Amino acid sequence: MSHHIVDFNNVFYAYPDGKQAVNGITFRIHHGESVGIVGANGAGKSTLLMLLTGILLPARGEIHVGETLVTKKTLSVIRQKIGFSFQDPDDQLFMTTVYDDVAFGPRNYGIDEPEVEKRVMKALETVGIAHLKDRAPYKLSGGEKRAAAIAAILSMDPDILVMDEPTTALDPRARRRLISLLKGFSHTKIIATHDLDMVLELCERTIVLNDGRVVCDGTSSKILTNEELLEQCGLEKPLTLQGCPLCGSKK
Ligand SMILES: Nc1ncnc2c1ncn2[C@@H]1O[C@H](COP(=O)(O)OP(=O)(O)OP(=O)(O)O)[C@@H](O)[C@H]1O
Repeated sequence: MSHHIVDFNNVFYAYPDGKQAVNGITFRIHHGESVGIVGANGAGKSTLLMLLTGILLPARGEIHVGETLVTKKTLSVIRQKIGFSFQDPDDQLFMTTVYDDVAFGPRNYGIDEPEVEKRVMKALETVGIAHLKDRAPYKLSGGEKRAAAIAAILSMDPDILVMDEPTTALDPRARRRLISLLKGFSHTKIIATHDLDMVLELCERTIVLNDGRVVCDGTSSKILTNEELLEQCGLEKPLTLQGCPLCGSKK
């Protein structure tokens, strides 16, 4: 396995209407790292994740996942290496039962049914929703849908977990459960989010985007306490680092 598991080299992307969403992005993510991608609305986070997973292809520059260059021809290889969880789990769950959604990926890769069943049950147990296997995904709560979407990724046994806003629409308990779950995974994790408290807790490294460019890339605890930088990028310090309005204490 490559030591540099994800490599963006001077990547540019413009949408068909001409909007330049990614403007020369370069970074390397190493095996086992947990990286938060942050930035204000429209900074380019989702576009970057779609480029990484081959949903979009760069106009210029190169993206490697392990040794593999991301191109139209290598998409099936890339998708075996990367598990991508969309911002809205409804975009990912489309079968009639949770079981079938989690089985979809492995079945699609021609894995035999006994092995599919093993993988599905292991993935459902990992995220704590084995009891929901026969339920229709659209009848699940937001937190349960998020868990099912993550199980659907885990059943593919990916090297890298890529997540777009995983804590959106989760109540505090479901958010806490998800963070604990993700903390327990040894996968390389790349998470685009506005939840800077989660980044502080889960990701040792943060990449800050602004206007399709990397403005800062470094240790989360340093970046997320740099008020000047955060303000320049339309962000605020994580809530856990802001003073308590009742007692006035600061961490
Ligand atoms: N399909 C599209 N066509 C044209 N422009 C787009 C399209 N999708 C996104 N954009 C634009 O590209 C830029 C980057 O968008 P992107 O969704 O990557 O930002 P983001 O950082 O994920 O934002 P958010 O935090 O709001 O989800 C924005 O200016 C956005 O308006």
